[in-house]
Amino acid sequence: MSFLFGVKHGMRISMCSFLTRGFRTSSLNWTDKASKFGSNKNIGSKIGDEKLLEEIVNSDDTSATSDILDTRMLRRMYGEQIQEFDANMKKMLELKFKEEIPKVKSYNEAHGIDALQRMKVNPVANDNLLFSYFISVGILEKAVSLYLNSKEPTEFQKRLLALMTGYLSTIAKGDQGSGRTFGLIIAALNLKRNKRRGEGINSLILVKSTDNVIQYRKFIKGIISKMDIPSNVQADIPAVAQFLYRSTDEEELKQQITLGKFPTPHILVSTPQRLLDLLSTRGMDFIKIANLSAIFVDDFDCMVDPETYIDTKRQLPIVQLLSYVVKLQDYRRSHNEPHPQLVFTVSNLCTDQLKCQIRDEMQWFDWDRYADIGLYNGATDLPSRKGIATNIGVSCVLVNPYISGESKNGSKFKVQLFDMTPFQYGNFPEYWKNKIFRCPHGNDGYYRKVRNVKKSRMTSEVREMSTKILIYGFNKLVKKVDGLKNEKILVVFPDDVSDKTVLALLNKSKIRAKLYNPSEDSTFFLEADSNEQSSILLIHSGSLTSLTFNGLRNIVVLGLNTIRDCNEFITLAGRLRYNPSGLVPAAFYPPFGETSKGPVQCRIYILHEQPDFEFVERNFLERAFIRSGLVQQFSAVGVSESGFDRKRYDEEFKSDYEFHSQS
Ligand SMILES: Nc1ncnc2c1ncn2[C@@H]1O[C@H](COP(=O)(O)OP(=O)(O)OP(=O)(O)O)[C@@H](O)[C@H]1O
Repeated sequence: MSFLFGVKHGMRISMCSFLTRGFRTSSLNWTDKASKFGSNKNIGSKIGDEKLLEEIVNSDDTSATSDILDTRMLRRMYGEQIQEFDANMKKMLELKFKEEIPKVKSYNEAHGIDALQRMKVNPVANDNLLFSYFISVGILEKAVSLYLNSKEPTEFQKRLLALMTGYLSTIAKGDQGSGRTFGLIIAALNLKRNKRRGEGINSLILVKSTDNVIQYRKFIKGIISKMDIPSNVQADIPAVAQFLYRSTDEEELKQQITLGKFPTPHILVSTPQRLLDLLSTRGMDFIKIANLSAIFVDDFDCMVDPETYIDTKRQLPIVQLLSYVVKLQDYRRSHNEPHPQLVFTVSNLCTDQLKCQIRDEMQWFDWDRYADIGLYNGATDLPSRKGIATNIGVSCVLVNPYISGESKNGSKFKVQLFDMTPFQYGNFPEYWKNKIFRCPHGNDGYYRKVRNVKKSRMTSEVREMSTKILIYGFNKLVKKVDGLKNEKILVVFPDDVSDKTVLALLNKSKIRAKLYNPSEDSTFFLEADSNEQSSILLIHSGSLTSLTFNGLRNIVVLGLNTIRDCNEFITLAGRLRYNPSGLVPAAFYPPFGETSKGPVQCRIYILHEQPDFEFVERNFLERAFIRSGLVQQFSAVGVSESGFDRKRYDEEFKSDYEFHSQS
C-alpha cells in the first residue's frame, strides 16, 4: 500500500498535476479535433516545452530514475505489494460502493431496455453496411477506408461496431483473419469520450505480446497517416495512441517520458505485464486509467490457460490486471457514467465455460449491457464452426535419422522422410466427441504432462540432436516437395529452442533464413524473392498470436513441441493468408461437420522425429485435427510410414464411457 500510495503520491502526484496543468491538451477529445481538422478549422497545435519537461523528469527525484532503471528488483517486490494494495483497495471499494450503488441503479432503471435494442445500427438488417454507418467522424471513416482499401467492414466488424453503438460489452468469438484486430482499432479510434467522465485515457487495449503491440502501432499509425490533416499535427500521434511494452531500459524510459508528456492519449495499447510493471513502479496517478470509456482485450483466450481458462491456482497477469483496473473504475467514479464497455475477442473454439467462469468469479462486466458475438457451445459440445479455414491442408512428416556407411569419407548422418498415415475422421459426431472429450489419457493436459516428462529426461546434447534432425528433415523436405521449392516459408520452432541454434543449423545447411522482426517483416511474404534475400522467416511459436503475414502460404513446424494445444494449432493455421489483403473470407469457415472439398491453397508441414512419435503424440494430433474442424490432410512426400498398427491404436484410446448416437 505504502509503495503505491505513499511514495507515489508524494513526488509523482505533484509532477503529474503539474504536467496536466502545464501540458494539458485541449479538453476536446481527439475525435472532436479530427472532425474540426476535417472541416479545415485549425484549433491550434499542441503546447510543447521539451526543455522544461526534461528538467521536470530529471528533477523528479533521483530515486524515481533509479526506480525506473532498477525495475527487476521492483518486479520482484511487486507481487507482495499488489496483494497488500488489493486488500486495502477492497475495503475502500466497499465503502465507495455504498455511496455509488443508488446511482448505478438509477442509470439501469433509466435505460431499462433490452441490451440489443440499445444498438443504433442493426448489423443483420442490411447486407450492404459500410464503415460510414458506424464511424461518426468523417475524417476517420475516410482514413480507414483508404488504409484498408475497402469501404466495407467484415461480418465480425459489423457485429462489433454495431454493439459499440449501443455501448454494449461482449466476449466476441471470431474466426482467424476475420478482421478482429481492426475491429478493435476502429472501435477504439471512433469511441467518443463523454465529457462527464472528465480527463483520462479513453480506451485501454490489452494484447498478448510485445510483437502485438508493435503491430498495433503500425496499424494505428497507418490509419492516421491517411488522414487529411496538417503535417504539424501528424507528429501528435502520442495524443491519439501510445504503446507500452517491455524493452530495453532506454526504450522503456522513452515510453514513460511520452506518457508523462501526453498523459491522456485517446488509446493506450499495452501488454498486461508491462502495464502491471508500470502501475507498480509509477502508480495509478501516472497512468490515468481510472475512468476509461472502454477496455479491449484482443485474443483473451490466448492469454489464459487453454483448458481451464481463468480457473488456475496462479493468478494470471491478464486476470490480475483486469481485476485491478475494473475495480479502479468503480472506486474513482464520482460521475454518473456507466461502467466502461468491455470487449474481449476470443477464438471460435471457445466454449461457454469461459463466460460462466467470468460471470461467476469476476465482477468485470455489467451483464445488463452485454451481448454475445458468435455461438457459445456447452463444454462438451462440438464447436459450431470450423476453427481452421477449409483452404488449408495439414501434413505430418516423420523424420527418421540414420547413419549411412556408403559415403567415400566414411559414415554420414542422414534422414528419411515419411508421410504419417492420415486420420480417418468418418462421419460420426459421436466419434468426434469421444475423441475430443472422452478419450482416456487423451486430453491436452495429459499430453502436455507426457511431453514435459519426455523433455525433462533429455540431456542438452539430445535436445540439440533433435533440433538437428528436424533441420536436416526440413532441408530434405524443401528439396523434395515441389510446392516448397523456391517458395517463401514461415518456419516455426518451440519457445525453449534458441533462435541462434536454429539459425546456425540452417546456415550450415546453406539455407538463407532470417529471424522475424515485427517492425519490418509483415510484408515479407508479399515481396518478390531475390537472390540476396532470405526466403525463410523464423519465428518462436509463442510470438505467433495475432500477427498478420499477408500472402503467407507455407508454414513448416519444427517438432510437436511447437504446438502445445489445439488453440496454438488454430493460431498457427490462422497465420496463413492466401488473400494478399490478409483477410480470410467467412466462407472458409463453414459449419463444423461439413466436409471440405475445396482446393488446398495453403499448407502446414508438421515435422517430427519418427522415434519420438508414439501413440500419445499421434492421438494429440488427431484430437487437434478433429477439434479444429476436421482439417484437410494431404500427402507431402509421397512415401507412407510403415508399421502403424491402427487396431492397437484405436484400442488404446477407446473409452468405456462413450457418447452414443441418439438414433
Ligand atoms: N474490412 C476490411 N476490409 C479489407 N481488409 C481488411 C478489413 N479488415 C481487416 N482487413 C485486413 O485483413 C488483415 C487481417 O485483419 P486483422 O488483423 O484485423 O484480422 P484478425 O481477425 O485480427 O486476425 P488474427 O487471426 O491475426 O487475429 C489485415 O491485414 C487488414 O489489412
